[in-house]
Amino acid sequence: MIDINKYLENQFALAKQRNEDKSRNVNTVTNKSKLAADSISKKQNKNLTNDDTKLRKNHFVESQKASMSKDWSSDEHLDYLPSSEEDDERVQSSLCVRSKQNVKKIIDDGDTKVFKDRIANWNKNLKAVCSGSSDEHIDHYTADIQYVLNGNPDVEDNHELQNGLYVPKYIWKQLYKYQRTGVKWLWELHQVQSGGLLGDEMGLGKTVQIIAFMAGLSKSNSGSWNGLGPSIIVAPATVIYQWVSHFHYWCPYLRVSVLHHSGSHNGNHNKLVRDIQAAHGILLITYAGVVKYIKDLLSYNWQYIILDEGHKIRNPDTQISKFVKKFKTPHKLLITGSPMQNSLQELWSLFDFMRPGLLGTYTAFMEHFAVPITQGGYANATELQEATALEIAKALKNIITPYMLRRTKTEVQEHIRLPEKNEQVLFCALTPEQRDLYMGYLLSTTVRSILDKESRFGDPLRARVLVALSTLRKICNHPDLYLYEAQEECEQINEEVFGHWKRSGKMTVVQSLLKIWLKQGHRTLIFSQSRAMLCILEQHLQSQGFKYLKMDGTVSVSLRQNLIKTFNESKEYLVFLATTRVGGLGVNLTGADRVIIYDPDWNPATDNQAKERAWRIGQQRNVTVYRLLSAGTIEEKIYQRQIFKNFLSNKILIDPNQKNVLTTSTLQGLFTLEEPNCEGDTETASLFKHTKVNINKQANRDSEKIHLSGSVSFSKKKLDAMKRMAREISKKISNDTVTSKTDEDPRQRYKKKREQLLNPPKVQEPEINLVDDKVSNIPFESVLSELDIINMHVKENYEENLLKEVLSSQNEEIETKEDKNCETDVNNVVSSMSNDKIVSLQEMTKDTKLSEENTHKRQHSPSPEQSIENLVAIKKVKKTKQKQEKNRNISDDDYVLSKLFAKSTVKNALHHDVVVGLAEKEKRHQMKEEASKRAKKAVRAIKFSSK
Ligand SMILES: Nc1ncnc2c1ncn2[C@@H]1O[C@H](COP(=O)(O)OP(=O)(O)OP(=O)(O)O)[C@@H](O)[C@H]1O
Repeated sequence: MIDINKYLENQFALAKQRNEDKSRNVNTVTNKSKLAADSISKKQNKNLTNDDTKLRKNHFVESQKASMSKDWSSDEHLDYLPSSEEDDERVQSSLCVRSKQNVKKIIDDGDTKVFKDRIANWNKNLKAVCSGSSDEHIDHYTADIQYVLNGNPDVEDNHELQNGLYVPKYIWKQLYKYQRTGVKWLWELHQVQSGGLLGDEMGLGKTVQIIAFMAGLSKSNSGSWNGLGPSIIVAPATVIYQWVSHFHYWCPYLRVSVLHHSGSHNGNHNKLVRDIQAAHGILLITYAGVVKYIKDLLSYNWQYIILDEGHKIRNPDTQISKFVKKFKTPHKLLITGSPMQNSLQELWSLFDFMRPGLLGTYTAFMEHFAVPITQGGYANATELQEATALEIAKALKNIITPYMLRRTKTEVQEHIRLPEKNEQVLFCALTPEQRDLYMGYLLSTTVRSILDKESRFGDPLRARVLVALSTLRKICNHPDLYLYEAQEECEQINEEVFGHWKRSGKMTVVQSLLKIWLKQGHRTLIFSQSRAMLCILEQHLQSQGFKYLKMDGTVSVSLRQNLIKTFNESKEYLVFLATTRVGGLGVNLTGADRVIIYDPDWNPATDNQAKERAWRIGQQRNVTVYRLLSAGTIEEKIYQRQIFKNFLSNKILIDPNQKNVLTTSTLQGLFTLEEPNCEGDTETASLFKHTKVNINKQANRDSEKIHLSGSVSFSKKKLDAMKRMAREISKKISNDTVTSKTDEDPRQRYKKKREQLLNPPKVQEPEINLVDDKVSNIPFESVLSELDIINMHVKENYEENLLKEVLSSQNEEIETKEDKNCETDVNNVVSSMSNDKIVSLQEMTKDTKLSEENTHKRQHSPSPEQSIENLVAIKKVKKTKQKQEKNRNISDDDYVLSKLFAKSTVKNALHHDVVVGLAEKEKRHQMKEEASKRAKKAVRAIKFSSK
């Protein structure tokens, strides 16, 4: 065991030295942050009643009434998300500088003349190609015209499915095999008069399957509508015109009109609805539109009602959920790539729309399904709870399976052949200013009033928590988002300093990434939750001369589709900036092959949706996704919460056997700033250590050393108490290690140990009470550093013990194999490299180490540009250019990461897919596929041999 006394003394000496250095230049910032915190606290306390009223008005509080499992982390409430409604075309924020974006509109068939002209034009073009005229005159290409041009004369032919669905051959032939299965499934549901949920993963062509099916119906003449009847498709505003252009391409003869103020109809919505009814056409409408026109819509009969991104009705208590359930037709389809996002009640709400009664009443479902399954998912669940959850999850999966079709990209990879995707979570260091502001706010009266049980403010705690969390998130994004709020209205913004990238840890990372990617020829999507943050990023892109396009709630709905088209087609644009809610849903942005998710959403599906914009059918290049998190902050907690929610949805939708991963988190835990442990790992990185990206360890270690030296000095009394505690904990852990060598199930041992080590017995923890004035007088940093040192010792043994026990002494062979697979998966970044690449990496490590030393010598004038440009490793990376695309991508990504680690802007990186357990699943799936292929081959071989 390490000599603890010696260790602590070293730490204290280092801490003291750094504190002295720091105190010279930090005081001004600290005062500033204190002032800001005070000012914001005052404002927030004053506005709290108003905020609360606002919060009560919106559906977050509405949902609270009915939601047993809905928690404070619902994604629908934060005022930090100004663009959460994609229909919202608000006035630009005063912070925004908008560059001109010249884009054209897509025209729908709302205006009868426009529709007739389009049809006439299409007929003319089709005739021209069918008669073999030159294609010079073709001004609009549709799927049928393309089909003829590809040498197929049978454009009028149909593919007949059993019981009379006639899908035009030119569509059928272009569908992937799994898409044909999808069309057949839709037809089966149609025949039994049932609704269904098409839940294929994002980007697998759900839209195309629906259009193919509707085209089929329109060619058939069965049923009460004699083929296709008038139908409604409800979609988020951003994708409304994507539907129009898809319909016009695949099924040009159908009349497709948009009921929205951006549509081409002449303003009389009743006439538009009547026209669509008469033409047996498609009415496209937004969710907000349904609420607005519900009375008129319900006064007609519709054959189909289809909800695109149907998870919008996941909260059964919202007005929109109630309204869409009023349509009388049995043909209700729901399309979504994220069927379950936060909790099981959402699944109930979706089924209540398209298959009412299947999952019983809401109360019965919550009691008998949702609660036991959720309980079994927590790390502190008993064995019985776990087993019960498993059985109930299996039963639920069986009930919903016939009405839900979901294929993942892995499952259909052999058909679509998507390029590789590498997805990582980067833990970015806060800048000193952000750190100060963060801590200042943690000590503010707003946070105190939350943590103080006897606060005079009393209820509503939820509103208070939301406001505080949203403020912390602003600080993580950029100090100015927070400081701006603290300013008095008359104060002028200093535009030169405002939003400067060097003042935000995550923006520093973005700056480095963009510079490198520009050189490597990549194009990037950047998503942020907040429009204000998007403006800061926009200002930054302008100042750096990057060409970009931007899409948020302020961009007119009718322009969005062409904005997307422009980005996909014009390589001159390096960056596409979008709010996660507006640009992250349903659209195709395959022009980019790099994605940055700047800030995490409480809801994992929102972030997943966003990243899938680039990695989908049509993507030709390998895709890299970086999710940025500010290390140790609320953003890490949000990410952990995402993982739990992912786990929950996978348990139902994919694999009921999925293991549980997280403990529940406390309120106090949200309002802390975690320091990295002795290995430089943030909380999440140490929880999911096996998923760490293993690159440039040396550079990483160096940055840890620097970071650890940031601890501070303690009083003699505290020091003694800490030594005592550390000794006791170490003793306890070694005792546990001895006693654990029994016949007990290793998984149980793992669980117990994890619990014990992550949550050491309460009595041994120093009491950290943010509300207690006495404690608050100690610099906040000191308080956290004490905890940190204890954690360091705890986690050191923790990792060792876990690795020893779980990886080497596992009796169950399968488990061991799975763990190994997982390890291999994670480490393949390094191990799959060819020899010269390893050399190149080693050199990179050397170089980055050197560069880091230089940087520290230069101290206050670090020049990231220089440290990147002077590296030999760039040449090495270029050398590997002729190698396979896959290897090049890995090499590119490694190179990028090594730069970020070298500059200490990134503390850790995790493989996201491995964290959520998907990579492991993918591997198993591939193994299964391979095994069944071999089995088939074996059977064929036997048959052949007997002939
Ligand atoms: N069979 C096909 N042939 C050619 N292109 C296709 C085919 N199927 C899908 N695509 C293209 O793939 C892209 C993704 O399709 P689509 O938008 O329908 O996916 P989605 O599953 O609805 O995605 P999301 O869930 O993100 O909305 C589109 O550009 C679409 O044109």
